[in-house]
Amino acid sequence: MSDRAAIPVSDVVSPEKVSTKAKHGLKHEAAFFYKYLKPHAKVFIPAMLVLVITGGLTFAFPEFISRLVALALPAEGAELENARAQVNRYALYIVAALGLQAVLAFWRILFFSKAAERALVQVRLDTFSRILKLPMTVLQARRVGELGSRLANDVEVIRESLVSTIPMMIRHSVVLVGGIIIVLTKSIKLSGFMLASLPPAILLVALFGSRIRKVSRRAQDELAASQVVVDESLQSIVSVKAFANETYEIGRYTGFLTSFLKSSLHGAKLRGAFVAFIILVFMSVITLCVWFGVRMVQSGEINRESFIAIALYTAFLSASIGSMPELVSQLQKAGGALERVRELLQEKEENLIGESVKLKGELSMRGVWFSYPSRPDAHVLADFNLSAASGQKIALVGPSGAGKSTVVNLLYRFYEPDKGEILLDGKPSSDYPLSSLRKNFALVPQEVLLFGGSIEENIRYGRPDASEAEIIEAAKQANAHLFIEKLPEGYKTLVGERGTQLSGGQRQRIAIARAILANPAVLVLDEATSSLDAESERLVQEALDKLMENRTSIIIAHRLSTVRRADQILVMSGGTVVENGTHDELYAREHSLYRTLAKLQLEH
Ligand SMILES: Nc1ncnc2c1ncn2[C@@H]1O[C@H](COP(=O)(O)OP(=O)(O)OP(=O)(O)O)[C@@H](O)[C@H]1O
Repeated sequence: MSDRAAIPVSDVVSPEKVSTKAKHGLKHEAAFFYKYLKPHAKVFIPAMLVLVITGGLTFAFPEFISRLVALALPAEGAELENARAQVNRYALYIVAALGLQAVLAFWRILFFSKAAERALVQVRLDTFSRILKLPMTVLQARRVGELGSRLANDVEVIRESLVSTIPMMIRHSVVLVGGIIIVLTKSIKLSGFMLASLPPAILLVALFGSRIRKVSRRAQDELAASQVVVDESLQSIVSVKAFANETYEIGRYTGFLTSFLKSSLHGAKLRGAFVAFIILVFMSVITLCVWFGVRMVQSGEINRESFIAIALYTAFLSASIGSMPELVSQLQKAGGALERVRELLQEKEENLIGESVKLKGELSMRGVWFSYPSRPDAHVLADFNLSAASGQKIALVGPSGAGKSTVVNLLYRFYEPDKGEILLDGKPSSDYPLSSLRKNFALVPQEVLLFGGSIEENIRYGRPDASEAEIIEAAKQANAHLFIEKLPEGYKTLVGERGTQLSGGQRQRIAIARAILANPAVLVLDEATSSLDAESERLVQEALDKLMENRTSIIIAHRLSTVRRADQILVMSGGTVVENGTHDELYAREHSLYRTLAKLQLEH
């Protein structure tokens, strides 16, 4: 078992099998936004008000321009004088309205962003903490890249809709509703003619929209799947290169991208048809309205000023209508993203709350049967038994796939057994709160992956409230102090992906220091299969000996030296214990599997 074994990226089942589909629909989406925006009502409500006002102010333009333009028509004498004064007045009105609109637009954007960005930070936080708290079964069923994509892509799409699409939509809706009312007051006949052409078009918009929503969701899913290939190959870049499998990985990526492209282009075709339809229908409506209006002016049914106003309003209204489809399709895209995020947020998380307990480290597993949820008919453990008194060293040995790591997975309660009992200090392990149970365990994995950060932070991971002196003490006991001190920046040296690269033995000693700091009742040690050089091996072994003192240790053992010193050796095969005893006892048995395994090791 390694660090990675906690969240394997391969070997998965389809997410549909475990996902609790979030109910979708406007009501649920509104409830989601309400929940996250409510704490920011103080900025969000003013932002909405300002938005409606700026929407309304848009009308100042067609209103005053139409009056201004009408003043260009021939006039004489006092009428001309009056017209001159009015020209200045209307021009000033327009400038004032535009000025006000500019100021308000600034505040609107600021307020909206404040509310939306803050709400979205909360959504990101909730999503991330939900992902971390998901039970292992769910985490395994979903690929890591897919979960990451929810956080990266889906939340971003929601953000975009909240800070830009929704405000634009509200603004255009205000323009539409207000514009229609004003136009109706100017001439029922002319505007009625125009409005009669709108509702059928709107119906088609809705029909088109729901189809686009489906296709865009499929494209997003395929993009997330392709991201998994990128994540997996980068995580295992050494293997990819070592096997010269670059072309193979590129091929896999190409496969996913091709299907993404197909869906995406299918979506683009639909969107294109959608936009083409909008252009054709609405442009024709405008032309028809102008034609109809001019004829009305010619027959004296309305005056020129009203006609100019209606024409300008019509231009504004059609601009709003024209931008609606794009906004609707963006919103639908956001709807898909929102659905996926909500689906994740509804997933049941592990209950980590509970009082902390300090265990003595007595372990017992009785008649345990287990199969992984992804392969329910393959028994990985079959009538497995283990019994360790507090402070004992138990070595698990056996061929690969025998079920050694699975035993550890069950002790940690990453999974629940199908049958049988697991007792800790004589009580069923399910009686303990998960987090306090796990705090009583510390894991030194085979392949230690350090977190990006300093060495000090990496050791502190064992116990976040440890003091600097305690960290140094733990490092000393883990035989790590000397090499850390020699590094140019000592404990502050950055490690992990972007930091200094440490050797396998050094990383192991850091993991040991981490475990020493955690001071657990039970130590789980997955010995490295790759051998270290003699000096490094000695340092690691010494550190481990100190760590194992006075605590129960479960060791997935590969080295004979460790096995020899174990109080009990459980030889596993096919998910059960086939031999049990000390080294001497088992080695003495002529045909024991242990003897064969031990001999094999000695020969190397
Ligand atoms: N998450 C999983 N889902 C389904 N099957 C799994 C999972 N993890 C392990 N298995 C299967 O369970 C069996 C036991 O695996 P386990 O990792 O416990 O063996 P192991 O003895 O630790 O092997 P190794 O020494 O190679 O690490 C194997 O057949 C493996 O394929």
